[in-house]
Amino acid sequence: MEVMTHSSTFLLPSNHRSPSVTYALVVLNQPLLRFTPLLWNHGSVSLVALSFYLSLLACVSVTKFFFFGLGVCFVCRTAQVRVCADGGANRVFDEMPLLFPSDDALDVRQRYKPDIIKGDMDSVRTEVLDFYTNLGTKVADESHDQDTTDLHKCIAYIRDFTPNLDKSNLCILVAGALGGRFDHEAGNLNVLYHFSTMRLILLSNECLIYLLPSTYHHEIYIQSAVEGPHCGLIPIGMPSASTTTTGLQWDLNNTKMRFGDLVSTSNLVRGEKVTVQSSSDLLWTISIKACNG
Ligand SMILES: Nc1ncnc2c1ncn2[C@@H]1O[C@H](COP(=O)(O)OP(=O)(O)OP(=O)(O)O)[C@@H](O)[C@H]1O
Ligand SMILES: Cc1ncc(C[n+]2csc(CCO)c2C)c(N)n1
Repeated sequence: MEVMTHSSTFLLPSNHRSPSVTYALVVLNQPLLRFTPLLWNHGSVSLVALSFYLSLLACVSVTKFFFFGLGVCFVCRTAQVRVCADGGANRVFDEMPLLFPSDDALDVRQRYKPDIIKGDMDSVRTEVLDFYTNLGTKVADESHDQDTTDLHKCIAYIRDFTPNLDKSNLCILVAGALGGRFDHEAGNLNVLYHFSTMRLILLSNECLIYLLPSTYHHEIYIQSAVEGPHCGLIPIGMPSASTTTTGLQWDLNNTKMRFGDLVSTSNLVRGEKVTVQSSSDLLWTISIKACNG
């Protein structure tokens, strides 16, 4: 069976991130995560650093370096997308300046401009829509669809309408998916299952969650500077007849899990690598350390 590897390098400073992964960010209508700027800027800083490094190697002039740097930034910006789900745009507008108290609020808002605001538009304020549309943000009003959530609409948009985005190794980070209303949380988890062939990661300030499809063996490389040790493996949707793990304090060995019987919560990662294989899809969750941001 094929191996799928996982690593939360998006929580690390830019120079430690994996260059092979393309990230997209969806901001939901929840208090902004303390590390939202880190997620938002994913890729651009490291590529600028790369351009600097390459420029040094090539001994090019300062002017050439400047244009090369711009070129790399441009490539990187088109390779990424930041989407606000409806009222998520209010959060970026209202709360991003609070994360930069010494900066001018207008300046911060211009720096952190969503590419698109999408949803049924019953939460985003008109002044916020006007502000961002004037800066060039696209708006997609899908108020006719009252059967799928705004998060669902945003993921479908990233999948179907971002031709410039490299989808070969795309990972979609969903900020603010947990810790709020339970119906919303359940809807957000359901999106993981609906788009189960895509890599989606639900994030709160305290933890992250993603799906481990049963069709792969999973290798999870723990970034212990920023995540763990608390973790869980949860069989939502259907029981798992057999799960086997390595690298956990309470490993499973061909173990059955189901709600009403055993589910693996309050487990601990022991080292740098966890492996999981299971007969059913499982949710993997791990705590995020308080030092990020
Ligand atoms: N309290 C919450 N907990 C978790 N996710 C949330 C919460 N509130 C909003 N979200 C997420 O943010 C998205 C956009 O939120 P928004 O409030 O704009 O949606 P909505 O469709 O107007 O919600 P509703 O009408 O059910 O209150 C939702 O689709 C959901 O994924
Ligand atoms: C069985 C069923 N339950 C709830 C809704 C309501 N609903 C689900 S997603 C959504 C959009 C939220 O932005 C709304 C209103 C429905 N349509 N069908």
